[in-house]
Order: sequence, then C-alpha cells, then structure tokens
Amino acid sequence: MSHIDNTPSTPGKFKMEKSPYIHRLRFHSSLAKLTFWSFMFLGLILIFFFRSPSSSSSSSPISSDLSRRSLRTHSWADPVWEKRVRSSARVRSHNGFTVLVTGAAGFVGTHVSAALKRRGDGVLGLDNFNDYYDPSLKRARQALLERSGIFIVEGDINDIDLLKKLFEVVSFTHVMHLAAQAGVRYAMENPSSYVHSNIAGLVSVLEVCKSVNPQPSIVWASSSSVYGLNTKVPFSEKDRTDQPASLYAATKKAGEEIAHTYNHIYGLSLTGLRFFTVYGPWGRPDMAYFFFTRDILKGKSIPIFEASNHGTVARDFTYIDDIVKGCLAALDTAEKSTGSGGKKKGPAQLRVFNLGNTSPVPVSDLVGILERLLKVKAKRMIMKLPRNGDVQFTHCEYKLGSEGARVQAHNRSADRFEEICAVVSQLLWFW
Ligand SMILES: O=C(O)[C@H]1O[C@H](OP(=O)(O)OP(=O)(O)OC[C@H]2O[C@@H](n3ccc(=O)[nH]c3=O)[C@H](O)[C@@H]2O)[C@H](O)[C@@H](O)[C@@H]1O
Repeated sequence: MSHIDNTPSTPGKFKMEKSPYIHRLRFHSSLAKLTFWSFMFLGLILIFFFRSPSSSSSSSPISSDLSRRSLRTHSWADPVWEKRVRSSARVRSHNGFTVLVTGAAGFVGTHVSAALKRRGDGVLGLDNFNDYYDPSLKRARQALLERSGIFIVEGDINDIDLLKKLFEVVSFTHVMHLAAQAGVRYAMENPSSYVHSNIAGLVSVLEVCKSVNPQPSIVWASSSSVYGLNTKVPFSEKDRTDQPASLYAATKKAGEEIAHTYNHIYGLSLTGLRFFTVYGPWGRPDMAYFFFTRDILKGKSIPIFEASNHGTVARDFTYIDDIVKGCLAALDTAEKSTGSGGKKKGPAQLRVFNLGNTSPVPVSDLVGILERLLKVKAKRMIMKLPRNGDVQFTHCEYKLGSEGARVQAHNRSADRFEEICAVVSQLLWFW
C-alpha cells in the first residue's frame, strides 16, 4: 500500500509471525505457569480489595473514583513517558501542526495519524483499546504507528486529568477527535457505551480544549447516519438531521449540537466530518464487507437486507484514502480558535462537511463483487431490513465550488471499491 510507508498493507503480516505449531509446544508448560500466576493474581486482588480505602466508602462519586483509578495507573510522573509524548508530538516540517489524535488505534485514526506524520506534523495518539472488536487488531495498528515514531497513550477521553496532562506536556495546535463508539446496530446491545464515548467523551475533550491557552482547532468525526430517515437524495449538509434511526446516529447528532455550543460560548474552532461507510485496509471487523467475506469463505449464509417492496439497500461506501485526504484538508483549512483559557474573544469557525464517495452501491452488488473476487458463490439470505438502526440508503451530495470544495475535493478521486476483497481476505487471520 502506498498510503502507509514502510509498513505491510495488512495486519496479517504481524500475525503470521506467531506460528500455531509453536503455540502447541508451549502449551503444557504454559498451563502450569498459568495456574501458578492465576493463584498469585487472585491473592493480589484479595489483598488489594481488603486494603483499598475505596472498598469501605461506597458513597464516593463514580467520576472521582474513575479519576483516582486513572491516577493510579498512569505513569505521569515518569520522565520517560513525558519524553515519549514530546518526541512523538515533535514537528518535523516547516509550519507543521502538533496534533492530538484520539482513537489513534482505530481504523480511521491509524490512517490519519500515519498520513500526518508522513508529511512532518507532530502526532500523539490517544486510545483506550476497548474490546468492541478484537483489540489485537488495535495493537497491530499501534505497532504499525510505533514504527513511524507515533506514540499512542493508553487512556480514555473521559479522563480529564489525563487530557489536561497531555496539554501540559505538549501545546497541541489541533485535535483530530476520532475516538468514538462506532457501529449502528450494536447500539441496541450496549446503549451506554455510545453515551459514554460519543457524548460524555466529546464533552470532556471540548472542556479541556476550551480551557487551555492557546486553544487548539478541532476536527472531529460525525457520521452520515445523522441524515436518518431522510428520503431526499443526495444528502446535503443543509438537509434536516432531526430524524435519527439509531441511538448511534442520535449521539452523533448530539455531538454536532454540542460542537455548536462550545463554538458559541468559548470560541472553539470546530469542524465535524460526516463519514459515509468507510472501508479499506486495517478496517473494522464489525462492518458488513468484512464479515461477509469471512462468511462467504466459510460457506455460511450472508444476510442481505432489503427494504419493503423489495427495495434496494445501498451505501455510499467511501475508500479510506479519500477520508484521510478530507481529514487533512479539514485540518489545513481550520481557522484558529478565538478564545483562551475558557474565555471567548470573538466568533470562531464552525463547519460540518460530508465525506462520501457520492455514488451509492447496493449491498447485493457488494456481495456480487466479493463473490467474483473470492471465486466463491455466496449463500444469499435475503432478509427484511431490521428495525435496529439501519437506514435504507446513504448518498453523499457532491458540490463543486462550494465552501467545502477543498475539504471534499478528493471525494471522487478513488474508485477502489473492488480492493475490499483483496484486503479483507488477507485480514482473515483473525478467524
Ligand atoms: O456511514 C456511517 O455513518 C456509518 O457507516 C457504517 O455503518 P453501515 O453503513 O451500517 O455499515 P455496515 O455495517 O458495514 O453495513 C453496510 C451495509 O450492509 C447492510 N447489511 C449489514 C449487515 C448485514 O448482516 N446485512 C446487510 O445487508 C447494511 O444495511 C448496510 O446497508 C459504520 O459501521 C458506522 O460506524 C458509520 O458511522
């Protein structure tokens, strides 16, 4: 892949180094060690539980407990940690930015971080490595970024003390806020994770950004899902976004309103990017193109959704390189925040842009492409579109010469839909 220099195009190359044969040889001695360390670990937990002051005071607020826990686990006093943070954020080009990338071990975060670093910006990552999907993929992305000198601090965006500390160590000019709870359908299973990351987490990032001096400019990930049940196509930023079809979409819509508030009160420069179903190398295994490929190869049936009256379900699938270009262009065109130390000094920039490919593809066509490239016939199981947050279609509007032209200029540059298969089939080591 050209877009991540000196690195393999798929995480498969990392995993290949671990041979299953070696695992078998190590298994018996590992079992004894495992039993020993399990007892040790259990003992330590019991000691900690009985000695911990918090075990006797159940009335303490959750937030302060979280913050105490984070203070215990971070090695902030450690000069080596600070050195790594500074070195990762060091700018290497004339007029380069110093960017804090939240969600840096995520799919989009990894690509954006690598692209920024490549052009000489200073980049520091932040990620909580949660287990929404296999964290080993996030660790593999982390290893990839480490090779290009990017350090990912392990922590949660809700940890205000950690965020403040990061701003104490580095005066970030920009924040690329990509940390979020993604996935439309999972919101039915774990609604609070969406509130925690997409609402509370965003507020905590903005709280810290508004208080520091100088305030950074912020670019953050919204979603095409904010268009919800709209039937007017293509989707324009001017269209209504008050009919979300999922809690995920509702939290992203809430994020856009929260952005408005922080821009209005504190003069923060804020740009929200509505991503349209992003795909590509190092992608997320919870997305349809990913598990369709896996299941076709396993001979399992593929649930293909259709709307009522056999209506086509389609997505404006957008290749990751286009999204990266849009993110960088949004950073490049972001004006400075106008406030400082929590005080607004004048009006600041507030923008929302679509980042989509502008040509929707029916899901059944996607399966057709996978079949052709995998040379395996899929067992198609046509199902009614479930009422769990999915919308029938997404379609990004393309506007030449508009205010957002520079940010969106690359939307149509790539037609790499067929790369899905090649990339995903190499990622199948996860299963
Ligand atoms: O653009 C967006 O805003 C959203 O795009 C994706 O959400 P989605 O478009 O639902 O992506 P997939 O889960 O990969 O689904 C792609 C298509 O396959 C369809 N699908 C999904 C699952 C399935 O079993 N069968 C099926 O036909 C969906 O209805 C959808 O049309 C991401 O997962 C969201 O995090 C993101 O915010």
